[in-house]
Amino acid sequence: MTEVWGLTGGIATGKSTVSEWLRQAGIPIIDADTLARVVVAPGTPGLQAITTTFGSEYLQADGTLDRHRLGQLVFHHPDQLERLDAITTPLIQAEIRRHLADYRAKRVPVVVIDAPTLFEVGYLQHLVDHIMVVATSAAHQKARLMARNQLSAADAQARIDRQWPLDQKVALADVVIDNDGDITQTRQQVVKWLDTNKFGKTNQLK
Ligand SMILES: CC(C)(COP(=O)(O)OP(=O)(O)OC[C@H]1O[C@@H](n2cnc3c(N)ncnc32)[C@H](O)[C@@H]1O)[C@@H](O)C(=O)NCCC(=O)NCCS
Ligand SMILES: Nc1ncnc2c1ncn2[C@@H]1O[C@H](COP(=O)(O)OP(=O)(O)OP(=O)(O)O)[C@@H](O)[C@H]1O
Repeated sequence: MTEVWGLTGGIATGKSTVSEWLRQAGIPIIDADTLARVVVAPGTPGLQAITTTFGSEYLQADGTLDRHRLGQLVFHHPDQLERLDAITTPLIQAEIRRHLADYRAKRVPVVVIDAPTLFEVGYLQHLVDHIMVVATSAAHQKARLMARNQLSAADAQARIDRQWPLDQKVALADVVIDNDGDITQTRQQVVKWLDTNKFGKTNQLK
């Protein structure tokens, strides 16, 4: 039987940082942000639907999605984000289910689904057995998001506001990784979790 963990948190709270360690320890990761890009690649029904709904001005000259421009629209306009989610959520869900079925067929013992909107989309809570939330203080979340994505304070806050408050996610978690301190402290918590559950080879972590 495959044990399925959901890995979530808020935007820029450190999910990718944690999932990279889990990957190094040998756990297969299904990454929803990556799949969200796959389903809108050139030539896909996903990109066709986005162009029909939002207009061809959201395409770049090379035919790929202008993610920056679409992000500026949807993260500042909840109604537009709903329209985008209506297109992408079912496509991402189908991909996640397909990958999960593959891992189950191969009898992989543990799989992690890394999904920023695990709680918001609803269906994912029913696909996973346990949930790990990576959390930070609001101040660190905003500062890290601004630095990583080169965003203004207003743009960063708009993105944060499109997700559930982090404390609600923490309240529903089976395991919380506190990523408010330095990266070494976070890594120690992840190693402890891997060792306690006998999930992976912690000597392979960088
Ligand atoms: C709006 C888009 C084009 C902006 O692209 P961009 O490259 O700037 O951001 P990226 O995709 O790397 O997402 C960055 C972060 O934004 C947050 N985020 C993305 N989509 C959403 C959403 N629908 N609702 C809330 N937060 C979101 C997540 O924390 C994510 O990690 C893109 O985020 C998108 O297509 N979103 C819809 C697909 C989706 O729901 N993705 C989340 C996977 S569950
Ligand atoms: N403990 C830490 N101390 C300082 N910086 C950190 C720490 N953890 C993560 N970061 C940095 O914060 C930023 C956000 O981390 P990361 O990309 O892992 O978040 P995420 O939750 O995957 O984000 P998203 O929701 O956008 O996918 C990155 O630039 C990362 O290098």
